Amino acid sequence: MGAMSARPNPEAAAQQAENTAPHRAGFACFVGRPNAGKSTLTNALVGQKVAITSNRPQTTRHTVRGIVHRPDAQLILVDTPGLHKPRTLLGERLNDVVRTTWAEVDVIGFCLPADQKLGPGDKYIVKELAGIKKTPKIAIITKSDLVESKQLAEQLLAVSRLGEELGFEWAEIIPVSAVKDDQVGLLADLIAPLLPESPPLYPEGDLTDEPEMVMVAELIREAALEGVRDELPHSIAVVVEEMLPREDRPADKPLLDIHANVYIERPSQKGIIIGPKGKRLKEVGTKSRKHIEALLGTPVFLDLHVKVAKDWQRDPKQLRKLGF
Ligand SMILES: Nc1nc2c(ncn2[C@@H]2O[C@H](COP(=O)(O)OP(=O)(O)OP(=O)(O)O)[C@@H](O)[C@H]2O)c(=O)[nH]1
Repeated sequence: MGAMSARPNPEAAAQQAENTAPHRAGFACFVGRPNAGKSTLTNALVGQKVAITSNRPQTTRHTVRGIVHRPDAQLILVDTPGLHKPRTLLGERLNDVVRTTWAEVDVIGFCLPADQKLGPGDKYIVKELAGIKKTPKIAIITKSDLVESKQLAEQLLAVSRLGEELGFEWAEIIPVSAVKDDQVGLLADLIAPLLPESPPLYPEGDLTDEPEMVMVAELIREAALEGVRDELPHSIAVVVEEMLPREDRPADKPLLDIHANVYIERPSQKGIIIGPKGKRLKEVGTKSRKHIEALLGTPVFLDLHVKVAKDWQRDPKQLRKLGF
């Protein structure tokens, strides 16, 4: 002790602490109402675009993981879809996925946007969280850049009270701005000690273990939904049938052939997706191809087909086929 406090060099002390502290590794997930900023926060923590973000709710349907590698800890982020009142079989399945994820992680981060009143949707989620007793829960006030400090303070108080009302205490309460990169590093600092002692679970360099085909499908789905969400909010599913390098290409000019089907529920929706003279579908193809090329780092030929999967949201067999 005496030797430590006499040490004049704080850097060396930090070094020593780093050497003696056990390495930790584990899983965390962010939950919260749609549009709360979960995907953006995941991306900010990981430092690269891995989850799909958009300015509209419920684009994250699949569980996408980002991995934060630090000297002292490895944090694996599981990005879940938003929990919502189920109206269809698909909705119920999604909620099951969410709850299963919650029960399996080491830390849960509840995301509440600073600029939105704490509402019934948030209470519904936190009530569910209160039932998961063993897992530490952090309240994260997102988008702190959008409000003045007074409003931020009120939000911090409101979420703290909600915990009290429901009979549990948040392990931490912290405001962040993923967009302004404010307190994002601190959030990782707070999560790390809550993880179990463990060597790294993934090799360094892995940013995500989401299968590429699922991520590609998500990128296409995101592009296909753009501008038509009000007409087709939950009626689009995308399945990548095949991803193959084109044969007979020179080594320095590779091309990846991707065949994907865009499923809609009713024949009448075909026109909305395809657009006049196929213009819209072409735009969807161009846009998603650019994102896919950025993701995979290789030129892509994208072949898109629109197919009708009648009432797939309500048919368990169709749901399984589409991977739910
Ligand atoms: N100003 C500001 N905007 C943010 C911040 N974080 C997210 N946003 C915006 O909020 C919107 C929703 O963010 P997402 O990360 O897609 O939210 P989400 O919770 O993952 O949404 P779902 O996938 O629908 O559940 C996007 O338009 C983001 O750009 C932030 O820190 N500041």
